[in-house]
Amino acid sequence: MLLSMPSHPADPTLQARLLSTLLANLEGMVYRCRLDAHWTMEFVSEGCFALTGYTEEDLLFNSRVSYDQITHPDDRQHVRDTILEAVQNNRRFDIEYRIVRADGSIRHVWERGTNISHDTWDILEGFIQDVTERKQADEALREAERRYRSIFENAIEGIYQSTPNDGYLAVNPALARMYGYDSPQELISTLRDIDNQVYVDPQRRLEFKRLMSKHGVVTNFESRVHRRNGEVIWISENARSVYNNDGTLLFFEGTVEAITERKLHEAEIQFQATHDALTGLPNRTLLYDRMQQAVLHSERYGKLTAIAFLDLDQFKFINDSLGHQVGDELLKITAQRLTSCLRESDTVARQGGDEFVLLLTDQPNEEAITHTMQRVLHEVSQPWKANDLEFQITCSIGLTLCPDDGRDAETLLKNADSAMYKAKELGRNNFQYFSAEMNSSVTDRLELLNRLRQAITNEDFVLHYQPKVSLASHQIIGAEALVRWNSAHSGMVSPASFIPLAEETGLIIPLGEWVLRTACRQNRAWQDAGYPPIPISVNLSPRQLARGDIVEMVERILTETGLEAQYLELEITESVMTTDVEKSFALLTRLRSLGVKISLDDFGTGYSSLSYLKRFPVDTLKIDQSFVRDIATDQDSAAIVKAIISLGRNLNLTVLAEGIETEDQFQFLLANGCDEGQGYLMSKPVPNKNFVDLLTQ
Ligand SMILES: Nc1nc2c(ncn2[C@@H]2O[C@H](COP(=O)(O)O[C@H]3[C@@H](O)[C@H](n4cnc5c(=O)[nH]c(N)nc54)O[C@@H]3COP(=O)(O)O)[C@@H](O)[C@H]2O)c(=O)[nH]1
Repeated sequence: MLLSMPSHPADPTLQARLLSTLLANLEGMVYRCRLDAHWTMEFVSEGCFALTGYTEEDLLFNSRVSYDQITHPDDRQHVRDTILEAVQNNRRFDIEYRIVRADGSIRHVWERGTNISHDTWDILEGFIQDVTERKQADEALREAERRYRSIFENAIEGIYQSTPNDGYLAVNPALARMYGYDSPQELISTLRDIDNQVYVDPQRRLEFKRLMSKHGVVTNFESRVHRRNGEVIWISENARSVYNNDGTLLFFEGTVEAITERKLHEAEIQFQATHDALTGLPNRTLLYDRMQQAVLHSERYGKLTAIAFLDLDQFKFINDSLGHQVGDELLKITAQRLTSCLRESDTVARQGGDEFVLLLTDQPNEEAITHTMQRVLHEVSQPWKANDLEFQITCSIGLTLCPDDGRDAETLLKNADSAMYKAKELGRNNFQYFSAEMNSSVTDRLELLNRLRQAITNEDFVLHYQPKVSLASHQIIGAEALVRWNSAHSGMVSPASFIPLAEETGLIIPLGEWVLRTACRQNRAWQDAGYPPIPISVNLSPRQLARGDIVEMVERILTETGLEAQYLELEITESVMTTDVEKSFALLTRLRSLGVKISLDDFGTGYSSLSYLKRFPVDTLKIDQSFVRDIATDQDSAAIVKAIISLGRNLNLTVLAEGIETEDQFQFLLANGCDEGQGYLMSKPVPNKNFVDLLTQ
């Protein structure tokens, strides 16, 4: 700038003016002082006042104050030592220290000077500048650095700088700990290949780098990484790319949060949302999902998928009579058995209650499915133990095939459900493939259920009575009450077509009570009319027995109708006895103590243990009609009938054969010592008015 001035720079006037301008405008003070105890000032520039708060006159020759006094007392010695040392070594000095201004405020100054030889004194010349702002800025910067370092060192989250190829540039202790290293240095020196050493799935690292190069940033990027000891943990990263001025990538920097616990928790919640709590099997939600995938797979690759809808036979009875704990145990065992029958790639799901669904994918043909279903039936029907007792349960299965029977989960399940009902109708413990006609039978069933409900409300039922006779004397010694539905829609409906439905739906409870009351009332009416007193038999369904209040109900009805207990016989099926022996024993004992008789119906078809039978409070064994039907033609049936008669004798029980239709059967039974009989040969079940005719004969 000086060179561009128009006047010659050597001009002394110009030089003096320039110097004066310079001195006046300098931010700081130019000085000349003696090297004495006061730093006696011989010259100070105009900046003196701005720097110290003292005027030039105040300071020159220590007239009001010396520069030594202005120097902060704590820094005086240091200033002196530094300057003297520089002077001795003939060097320039350069020093920072504090001064106390006229107003008492403390400022940081920077001084640079040099020793000028003089005849009388050593003279110093130099420049002093207020650097308080810069010092404060430096201090603030240092403080910020300290703070950031502390955050970096003490953060709970991992913090890192890394490059796409060279590993980590810097990591904090938290990241080292997270990854299982003793120190950041150890981590940095060990993990030189992040792609392969850190990420469990290398694709995830590629995705990280792809996002970084596309967006320059990733947020909540979740991955699984290896710890030093091989353990795998989940992390979530937030990171950004850092570039230099010409846009070259310098490094990535980011934070890492360990989220394994959260992931496990999420997985747990996800599991609970998609699995059944009792059995641990996939629930309906997951099943639908898998079914949808299976349908797509079937359609795309032309593969056969089978859906099996499985319902446990008589589960409700077991649950009601043995208690929910045993019921739950049975469901768990069933879940395990079903799983053991299928491949890993198949699905066993619990649909709810005692219903399970099996999803079999990639089936080669129907034969393979049939084979699997046979195994399922076999496995489910294996005996199991609860409360030290052995039980057995079977199941009914409906099957649909995709794509033949449906191309969506709902249709396939609905059709499998229809097929399952068909399996139930066909006597349970079997499986049925869906056919189009089955849907109409489901609709029929629903319609029947509605009408049955209505009939129970309206009491649209009548009882027919079938005589029981003494085989030796041909005398009527009792009667069995059998219900008929007098339907306006279909005429007289056989119980075979509505009792199973009533049992399944619980309608048997009100219906059974009506039958018991009507039968007792009728028997009392016969006695009141002067007919010889006989016991009347009433069938009790397992569902009624499981209710728990059956004894009270029988007692109440006997009181209501005025029938003496000895004229009521309750027929229970053999299966009741085998389900929960102790409970059945207690129940029958209480019923027996009322004075009513107990008869074991359909005897020979169940699995009664003979030792139980001996203890049981039973009066009569009713030989099932399936054996009686074949006694003349089938040696096995004849042998069974003989064995039952002999068993009854030995246990002091009355033996009655049901379903006697021919004279041959009658004679066989008589000859083999059977006490009583019942069957079309003597009479079909008949309405009351016909039955009294039989009584008078
Ligand atoms: N829980 C209740 N169950 C009941 C009640 N009423 C009937 N039932 C049960 O329904 C099933 C069918 O009964 P039904 O059509 O009345 O058949 C009974 C007889 O008619 C029939 N029987 C009698 N003798 C012969 C014969 O010589 N041949 C032949 N083919 N059938 C004959 O047997 C049925 C009686 O069976 P059972 O009860 O085992 O003695 C049936 O299971 C009834 O139990 C009811 O009120 N409650």
